[in-house]
Amino acid sequence: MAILQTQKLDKWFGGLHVTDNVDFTVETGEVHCLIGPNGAGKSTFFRLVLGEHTSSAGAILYDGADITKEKPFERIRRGISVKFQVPGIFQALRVRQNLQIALQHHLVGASLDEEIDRLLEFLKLKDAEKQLAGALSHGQKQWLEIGMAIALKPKLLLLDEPTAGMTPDETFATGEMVQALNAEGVSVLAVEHDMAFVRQIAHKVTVLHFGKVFAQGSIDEIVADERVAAIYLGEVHA
Ligand SMILES: Nc1ncnc2c1ncn2[C@@H]1O[C@H](COP(=O)(O)OP(=O)(O)OP(=O)(O)O)[C@@H](O)[C@H]1O
Repeated sequence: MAILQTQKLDKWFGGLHVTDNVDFTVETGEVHCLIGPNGAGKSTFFRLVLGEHTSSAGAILYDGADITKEKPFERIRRGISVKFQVPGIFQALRVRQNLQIALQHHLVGASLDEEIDRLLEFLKLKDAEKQLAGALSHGQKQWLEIGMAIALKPKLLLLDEPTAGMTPDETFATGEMVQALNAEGVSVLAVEHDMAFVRQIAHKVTVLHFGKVFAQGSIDEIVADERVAAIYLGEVHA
C-alpha cells in the first residue's frame, strides 16, 4: 500500500518543464530518499506534494485519496508534515516553549509536559531545554525543527536536506532519529545530498534529472549505476 503516489505529475514554470511526467511512490513504512543534481527539480517536487505549488497536470494520491487539489493545511491535517531547510522555529523563545507551541493544540496539563519531555529526550535537547532556540548550534536547531515537524505525529514526514551544514556526528545522530521514527511507523521522504546519510537511512532511492525520474533502486544499485554516476554521483565522490 502506498502512502504517497504521484501519477504523471507535471509542472511547468513558463517554458521550463520542471516536473516531467513523474510516476513516483513512497510505500507505507518506507524511508525514501530523493537525490539529483542541482536544478533537477527536487524542491519543486516537494512543494507539489505539499500543495505549495499547484501541478500543471497529473495526480497526487495520499493513502489512496486524491489530494491533487487540496490546500496545504488539508494535507497537513491528513498527516503530512515537513521540515524545510529554512528555520521554522521561534528563535526568541526557549527550546521547551517551542515544543509546547507545537503540541499545545492537542495536549494539556501533565500529558503535555510528558510529551515535551519525551520529545526533548528524543531530540537530544534535554540539556538545552531552557536555552533560547536562537542560541542553539546549527545541528540542534535542525533537531528542534524535526521536533516541531513530528509533534503532530505525522504519518508521512518530508525532510528537505535535513543534514545540510551538520557535522558527521550530528548527521549520524539525525539518521538514528529518522530510523527511530520509521520504526514507530512514520514513512519518510527526504531530499538529501549527503550520500553517507542516504546510505544510513534509505530503503529506496530515486534520482531526479531534468525533472524526470532517471533511476530508482537501493543505494547499492544507484551507486553502481554508471548512468547515475555520470550525471550526479561522480560530482560528489560517493
Ligand atoms: N518559482 C519558480 N519559477 C521559475 N522557475 C523555477 C521556480 N522554482 C524553481 N524553478 C526552476 O526549476 C528548476 C528546478 O528547481 P528546483 O529548485 O526544484 O531544483 P532542485 O533539484 O531542488 O535544486 P537544488 O538541489 O539546487 O535545490 C530550476 O531550473 C529552477 O531555476
